[in-house]
Amino acid sequence: MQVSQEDFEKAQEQLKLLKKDPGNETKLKLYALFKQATEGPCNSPKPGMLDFVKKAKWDAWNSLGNLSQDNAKQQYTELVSSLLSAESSDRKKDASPEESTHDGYETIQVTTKNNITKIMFNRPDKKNAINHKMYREIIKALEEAGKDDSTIAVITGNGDYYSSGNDLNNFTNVQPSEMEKMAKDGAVLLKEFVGHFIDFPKPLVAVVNGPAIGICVTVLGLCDIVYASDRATFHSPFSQLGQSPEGCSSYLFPKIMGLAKANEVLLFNKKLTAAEACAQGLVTEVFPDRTFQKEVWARLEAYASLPKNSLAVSKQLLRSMEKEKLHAVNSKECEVLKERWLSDECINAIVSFFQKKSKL
Ligand SMILES: CCCCC/C=C/CC(=O)SCCNC(=O)CCNC(=O)[C@H](O)C(C)(C)COP(=O)(O)OP(=O)(O)OC[C@H]1O[C@@H](n2cnc3c(N)ncnc32)[C@H](O)[C@@H]1OP(=O)(O)O
Repeated sequence: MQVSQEDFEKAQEQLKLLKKDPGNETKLKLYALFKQATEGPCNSPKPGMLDFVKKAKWDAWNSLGNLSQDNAKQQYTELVSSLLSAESSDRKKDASPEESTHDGYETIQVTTKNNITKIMFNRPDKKNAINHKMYREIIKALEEAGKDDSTIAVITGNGDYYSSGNDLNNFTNVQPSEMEKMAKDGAVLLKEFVGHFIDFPKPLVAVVNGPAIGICVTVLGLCDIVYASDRATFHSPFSQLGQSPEGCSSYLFPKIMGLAKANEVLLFNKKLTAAEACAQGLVTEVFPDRTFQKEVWARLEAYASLPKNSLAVSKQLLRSMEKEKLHAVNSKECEVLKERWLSDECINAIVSFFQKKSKL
């Protein structure tokens, strides 16, 4: 399709809008096409060897030979249009924020992009079991995410599991004389960990990508939204492990699910499917695994573009009604657990896990 004189003139005006220098080669090409379009083939005498600029321009024009003026106009117009669209897509790329990775973590990966700080459990070969280092890193990441510029924070898992809960190695290699100290230190760490979920100052979303066990199920009650893949399951096998509920679940699960349903989950180890957990109010929405990541992240990016301060004050208002109670529940649960960890029931359950007798 031939370009009109009007299009050709418009292209000359548009060329002036280019922000970036397109480079000498392109400038020579534009010059040559413009001369060919407006004057026809190059008939002027060749400049001297030492007149570099004039000679380069002459060479470029002359190289077009007998290209018709209409074709030259067309190529000129197309070249200008391609330069403008390349510049505009570069500008869009620059405008879309890059993901920034937070340094200093080993067991989790923390990144920020599009106003969302993502805290990802990152021990996929251990089903994202939470060891002592990981508890501390999650605490640090929550502290940082609470203060950074992000609008919301997200917790998720890398690999096929969301998390298999407490790393049972946390209870191994302890000399009998050190057992009490291990239990006391464990209770202090757990209380601090859960406390950071209670106090988190902005919306906290759990993106449950696969099965979830133990502590990472119970703290879901402290998250503001829980999105789950239909592959996810929710299991808190406390009595099976000789332990007792934590993460404020002894208070929040009955509130969320009703006592009858919470009892099955917390006393009798009932494993919930994602659909059941959603029906019982623990999960906000379930997505097909095939489209889970795409659908959830699109949704979260839209949420994260809402006014940040409004979201934070609203979250804090909702939480403030229960905060004191939640901290009291957390303290009580940790006290009870401290005793449980010293019980034969608990020790035997852990020993049998490592003897591969009691895979859940
Ligand atoms: C500070 C202390 C605070 C304490 C707070 C208390 C919290 C309570 C809880 O969280 S209770 C829940 C504890 N979790 C469990 O009991 C789960 C135990 N794990 C399993 O039952 C299974 O591993 C499984 C069902 C998660 C997965 O089974 P699968 O057969 O698919 O895979 P493997 O068993 O071969 O697992 C792969 C490797 O990962 C190791 N691993 C998985 N989970 C844990 C875990 N929770 N603790 C320690 N190690 C775990 C497993 O041992 C394999 O390791 P290997 O490859 O080295 O053999």
